[in-house]
Amino acid sequence: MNVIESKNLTKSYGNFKALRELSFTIKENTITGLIGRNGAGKTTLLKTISGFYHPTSGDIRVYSENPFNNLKISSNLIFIDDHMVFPPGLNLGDLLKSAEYFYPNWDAELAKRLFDYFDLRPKMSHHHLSKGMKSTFNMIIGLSSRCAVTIFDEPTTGMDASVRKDFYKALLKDYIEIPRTIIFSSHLLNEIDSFLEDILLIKSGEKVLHMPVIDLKEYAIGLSGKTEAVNQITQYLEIIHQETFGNGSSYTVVRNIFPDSTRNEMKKLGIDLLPVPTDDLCVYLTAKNKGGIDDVFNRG
Ligand SMILES: Nc1ncnc2c1ncn2[C@@H]1O[C@H](COP(=O)(O)OP(=O)(O)OP(=O)(O)O)[C@@H](O)[C@H]1O
Repeated sequence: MNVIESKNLTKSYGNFKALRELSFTIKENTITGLIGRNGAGKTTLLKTISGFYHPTSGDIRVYSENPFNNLKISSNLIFIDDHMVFPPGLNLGDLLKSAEYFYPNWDAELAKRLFDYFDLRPKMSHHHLSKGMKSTFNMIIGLSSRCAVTIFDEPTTGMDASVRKDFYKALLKDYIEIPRTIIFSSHLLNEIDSFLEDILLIKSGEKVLHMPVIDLKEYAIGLSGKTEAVNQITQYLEIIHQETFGNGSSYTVVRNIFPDSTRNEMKKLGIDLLPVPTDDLCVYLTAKNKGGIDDVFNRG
């Protein structure tokens, strides 16, 4: 069953299109990573799904309903980011209690256990928490709400590496116990791809690809060898990324769709075939040019 359906979704701020004709569907009980560079439109998309923004054109549906200002959707959907604002008069203990009234599936015991584990105290004020502690508290709210649709927009801001690791483990354990539809936006794909099922990659508000992580791992291949030999092979292939080195060798990333005969020819030419890590691939696929930052310094 599809929980989120986006059809030609466009969102403009004045004349600027932050989302452009985005079409995709997200199945129930999956963890999707929303990946894109700064300004790609991730927050805009997540806030449109969450019903904070009205699309400029196109359509967004959550459980077949328009999420904009929709109370039924908002009690089953939680949006967590690092800008969450809470009433200043309430301490953390009060905030957990009030969350219990708002979210029908709230798990108070899980909240308490996570609260204790991360050394948060009920009397603390949200205003006085450090950046990382705020993100940790927000994460506890996000997990304990057990909302059918749980959206984390860059949730790890300020968390140190050990807290991030604990968060990823907690998320996965809780998801296995109570499966739900989770969207997780992050710049740290190398940290999170182990628990993601699907990746939605966007660039300048447009969809680049949407596929299972397992398929993304096979999507491209890196060819490393003498530049002449690599160029001979890649002249008819779709090049995703290319780097040349001073010693006459180069590294070229191409789509992993060629016959065995080409693969054999590569071996004969001394070209090494290397897997391309998913985070590198996403960087290449969203780069302005095929050489990345190197092209800025290449004045030749
Ligand atoms: N309220 C707004 N008014 C005008 N432009 C906006 C507004 N919000 C976002 N934008 C612009 O829309 C584009 C997409 O922004 P958005 O915050 O959705 O990107 P993002 O992928 O979440 O970026 P980041 O990874 O840096 O958080 C950016 O160019 C941004 O400047």
